[in-house]
Amino acid sequence: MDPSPRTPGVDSEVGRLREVIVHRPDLELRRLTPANKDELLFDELVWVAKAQEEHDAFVEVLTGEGVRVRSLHRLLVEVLADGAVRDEAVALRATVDACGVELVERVRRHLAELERDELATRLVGGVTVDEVPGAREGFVGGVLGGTAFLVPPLPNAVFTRDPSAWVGGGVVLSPMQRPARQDERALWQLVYHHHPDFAGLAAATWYGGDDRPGFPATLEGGDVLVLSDRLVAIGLSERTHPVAVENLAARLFAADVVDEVLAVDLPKSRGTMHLDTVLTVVDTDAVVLWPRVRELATLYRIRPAPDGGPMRVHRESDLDAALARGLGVDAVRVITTGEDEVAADREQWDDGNNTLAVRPGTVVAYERNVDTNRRLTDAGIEVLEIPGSELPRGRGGPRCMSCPVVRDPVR
Ligand SMILES: NC(=[NH2+])NCCC[C@H](N)C(=O)O
Repeated sequence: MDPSPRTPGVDSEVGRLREVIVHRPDLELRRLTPANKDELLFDELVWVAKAQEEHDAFVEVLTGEGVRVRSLHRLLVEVLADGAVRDEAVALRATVDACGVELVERVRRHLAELERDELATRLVGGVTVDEVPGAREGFVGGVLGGTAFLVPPLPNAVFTRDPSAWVGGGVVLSPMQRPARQDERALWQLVYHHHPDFAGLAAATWYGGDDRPGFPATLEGGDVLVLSDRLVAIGLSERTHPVAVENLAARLFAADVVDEVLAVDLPKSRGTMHLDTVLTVVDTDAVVLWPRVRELATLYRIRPAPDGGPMRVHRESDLDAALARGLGVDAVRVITTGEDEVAADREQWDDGNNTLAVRPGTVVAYERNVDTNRRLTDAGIEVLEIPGSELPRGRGGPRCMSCPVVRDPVR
């Protein structure tokens, strides 16, 4: 028996990281083509073997720090040992809407016959017409052609932060805004509902625990920053809607998880698609920030009403002050991206702000963001650099590629 049973939970961005879930990119990235990459949310095609090497280097850094790194693929393989879970998994990825009435059963049978490891690969990597024997002969397969997807791939699965974000002892499962990512949540649900390591989590699923698509109240984990055990910041981005923030805040207040939600209204653009593309916490009192956020963002402080009436909402203008309050410090140290406006914009685009803290004052960052990393180092932050030539082509850095499940408390 494990002598020290772990308690899943995340109540800061920087407490010593004990356990994290990642996904090593695989078949799903081999599906990208010039024709489909935009819809699949990649800016370029990816050299997959290189991306895997880079991801392996990321995992090695985390393991070297003593973090238990778990793979989404392995967790899926484990839950697929149960025949009923296999059926559920197959049915949720091979749907009548994606395959058509004539093919759906054939696609399901094809998946059901695969061994578990291959099935897990296909659940994320998808299935084409030509991969299902005989599928080309029917109407749908004939019209769409051999390379069309009967099960769409999920190339953004590498960004494990977005479908699943922990707040306190529970989780936010994201009804995601982009069609290309909407099936990711269901795979996480399979793991969280059926894996013994996550038993009891259903009661602490703060958002997205059902299978409603959520529109327009979508919310993505990259927008959720746990500043302290009593305050969570949430981006209002191109992906996260104010209704979602209000509904999540109500749930977090009702369950007494936090006392405040700080909503950060961001420009709605790809470059700032989530709050963690412009801001991450690097120490108990320090953040790395794309400086333009200070002028561009509008802040809303949301708190429960003392008498259980409507929530209290106040606008505020000073981001640094709000962050200091969030982190529970008198003043926040702000390290900005890049040396000047151009460098800041370039390195923000390449995820210079998207760091992952493994403990207070030590972060994982892409080596390409030379200026930002130097500024972090000058400020006394230890930067563990990882290669990032291929991985950033989907616009995501170390924080996006990680779903922390256990962090030590910071104080
Ligand atoms: N937490 C993040 N910033 N995630 C970045 C996700 C990038 C991904 N290609 C998308 O568009 O959804």
